[in-house]
Amino acid sequence: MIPASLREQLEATRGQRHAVWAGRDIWLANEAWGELIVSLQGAQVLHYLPAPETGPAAGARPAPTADDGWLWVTPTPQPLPGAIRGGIPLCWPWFADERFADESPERNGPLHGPARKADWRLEAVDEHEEGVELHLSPSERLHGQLVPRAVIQANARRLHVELVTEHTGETPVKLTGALHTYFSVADVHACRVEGLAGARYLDKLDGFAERVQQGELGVRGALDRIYASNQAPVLDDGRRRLRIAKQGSDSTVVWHPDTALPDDTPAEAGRHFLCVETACTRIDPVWLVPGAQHVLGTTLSRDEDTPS
Ligand SMILES: O=P(O)(O)OC[C@H]1O[C@@H](O)[C@H](O)[C@@H](O)[C@@H]1O
Repeated sequence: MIPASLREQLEATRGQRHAVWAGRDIWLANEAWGELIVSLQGAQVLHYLPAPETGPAAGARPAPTADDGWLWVTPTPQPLPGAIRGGIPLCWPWFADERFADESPERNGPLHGPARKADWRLEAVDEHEEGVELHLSPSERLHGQLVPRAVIQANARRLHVELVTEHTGETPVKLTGALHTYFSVADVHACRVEGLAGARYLDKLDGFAERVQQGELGVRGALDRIYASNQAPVLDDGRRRLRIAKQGSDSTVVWHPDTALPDDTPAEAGRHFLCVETACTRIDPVWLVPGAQHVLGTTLSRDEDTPS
């Protein structure tokens, strides 16, 4: 679900174009394979909606409506230089407040790191009949030793986002981060996240107490958990099942604040998202050595696309 003002920009797009929304430069595609919007602030995917499926299997499911995008964006984003809440923010080079996890002078910035607020450059758009591939890099250096870049691929079957980190410095660096995906859901209290049963997790709402997930996760109230899991979870909101495949990630974060919503999120809109994040956190930090690279990736697809 995206704000009406963003939907209007999309309706005015045939093919691809640049525009401005909420003070940010955005890039839009409205193509035969589907729709994609990326904000150049943070290299943040704001919207993805694949073209409706055709063929016999498609008939069994309701046709998507204009509101059926897979990602959610708040209708009232905070002004610049704040980050947009929604889509897939890139948390880099640390997740949450892990800037306190060591004493490096590089770790004195904002929650979830500076990347999501920074300006990124769209360096290449590789367009082909079946979809598109975008390459983005930050306009300014964000870390003394680490250099990130983002690759976004979209087609009629999946959205793939990759955050690549290259170590160009001299000493090992601890890296955490997240693809902080805000999924659009019919009602957060009717969501199930499958694939975490039996996984160990840290409960941030209870002082990071360690627990084990009993059965599949049904979302009923506030939750903020870091699961130790490298499995692809499936998010089922009752109308759609999305598979969240991951690369280079042994943590899955599930977050929703229930009624304690942030200031930039109206109550009605706040019922319609759930964050399921592909992450590297305090339980699986990456120690990058000089010359090495790390890829944090996620691939979103309809669960039916994937053989069981
Ligand atoms: O409001 P922000 O900075 O985008 O963070 C949102 C949430 O992000 C989640 O990833 C964290 O686990 C939460 O603790 C945090 O509140």
